[in-house]
Amino acid sequence: MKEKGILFILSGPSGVGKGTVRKSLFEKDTNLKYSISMTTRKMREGEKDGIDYFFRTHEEFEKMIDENKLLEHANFVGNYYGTPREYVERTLEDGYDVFLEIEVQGAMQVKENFPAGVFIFLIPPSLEELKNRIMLRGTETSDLIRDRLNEAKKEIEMMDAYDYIVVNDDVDHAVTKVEAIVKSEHCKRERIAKQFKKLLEVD
Ligand SMILES: Nc1ncnc2c1ncn2[C@@H]1O[C@H](COP(=O)(O)OP(=O)(O)OP(=O)(O)O)[C@@H](O)[C@H]1O
Ligand SMILES: Nc1nc2c(ncn2[C@@H]2O[C@H](COP(=O)(O)O)[C@@H](O)[C@H]2O)c(=O)[nH]1
Repeated sequence: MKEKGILFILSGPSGVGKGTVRKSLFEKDTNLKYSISMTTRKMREGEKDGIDYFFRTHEEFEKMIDENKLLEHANFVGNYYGTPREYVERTLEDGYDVFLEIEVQGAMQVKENFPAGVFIFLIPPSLEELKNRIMLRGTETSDLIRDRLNEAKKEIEMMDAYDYIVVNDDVDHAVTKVEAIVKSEHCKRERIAKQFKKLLEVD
């Protein structure tokens, strides 16, 4: 029987560096598969449909919700974001690990359906540094930055619901820690699988 892949979920407040850490992690040979999310927010300069996100209209997104085609979805500061279900389920079944980069409401929905997922929360060294990062990124208006920072405080309160908390003080340090989590979870699952096979042999 083929072993299923592991679902990794990376969350954290907007601007903490999830995308930066994930992209750097994917440059290493981790064998992880990234699940591209769907969103109704406007495309930022330099973003591409089908690479950064699947950019959709509100109507298209709501149709996906109605048809149960999303594993989770959330309204984050005025826009929908969601994970297409089919890609994640098929890829895990094929034995590959899948990596989601999503906000907290969505992560909590995933936790209900995939309790065996590995939930990682990325935190900034301080709220001041988080504000600096969002501002320096320069992709949001000051109103949206304020809304995202307000959301950040609520999100950080949820960090105890995660399996691992990683501080993104320095990108390389954070990537090394997330990579170590991925490797360690693999060793854990392999050990459990071996013990399970042994048990079956005895019976
Ligand atoms: N360790 C770090 N030190 C300094 N700057 C960082 C660090 N990590 C990321 N950044 C910068 O912070 C900004 C936000 O990073 P990024 O876009 O990756 O965050 P995010 O958590 O994915 O945001 P969002 O949730 O809004 O998509 C970027 O300009 C990025 O270059
Ligand atoms: N619940 C979900 N949240 C998602 C998904 N894809 C991205 N996100 C998160 O939304 C915010 C805002 O993203 P931005 O690209 O507009 O800055 C951020 O926290 C993302 O991680 C998803 O599929 N589901």
